[in-house]
Amino acid sequence: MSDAIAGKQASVERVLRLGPVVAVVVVRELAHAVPLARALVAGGVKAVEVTLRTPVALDAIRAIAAEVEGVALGAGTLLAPRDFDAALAAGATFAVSPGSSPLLLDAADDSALPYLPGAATATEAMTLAERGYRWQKFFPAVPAGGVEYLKSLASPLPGIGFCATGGVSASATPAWLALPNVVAVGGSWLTPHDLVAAGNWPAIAALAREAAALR
Ligand SMILES: O=C[C@H](O)COP(=O)(O)O
Ligand SMILES: CC(=O)C(=O)O
Repeated sequence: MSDAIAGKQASVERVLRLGPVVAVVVVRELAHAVPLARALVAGGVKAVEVTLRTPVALDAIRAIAAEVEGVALGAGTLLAPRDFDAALAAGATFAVSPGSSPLLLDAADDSALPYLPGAATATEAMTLAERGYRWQKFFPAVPAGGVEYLKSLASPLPGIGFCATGGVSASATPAWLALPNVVAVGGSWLTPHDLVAAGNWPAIAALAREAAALR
């Protein structure tokens, strides 16, 4: 593994150890970005991944990076090599994607952004490990096989730690966190669309508080 990847992976590990849950966020209106991130941080969730799934996502990252203290701000849903430069320029401090591809991994090698790539099978996880990725996102966690599936990878692939994401809920989080190869989970349940649309930041802070206390 190159020293550069090892250093970036150490940064990924630090992000995943900030708390039990990474908030995965879809920002549809730019005006929601800052109060949403502030509500998550106020509730104790310090790792926030803004997915590049909406036209305002990069501006949302820019606004949060400029205005919100105490947040580890990631860009999610990176699908193309150019997304690394765009996410870094906007102020993201880590990058996430649902899977990976040779082109994305080459772009990650060339980028300063720490990268959390997705894997859903033993082969994908092993292929990423060959390129230096000890920290990976298990996605989509529940449809891909759930807790039992990931548990069965722990013994044969002891060097890989996962952030389980995709279909994970607050009530299921303790079972994921109990696995030896899970360091955190990710989820969008902290930011339901109706609460965001209504600007109900206290309710989102309460969901974040509940998530931050999960063990
Ligand atoms: O990171 C990806 C997902 O969109 C989060 O999954 P979820 O909405 O099932 O929590
Ligand atoms: C699903 C996922 O990993 C992402 O949107 O980044």
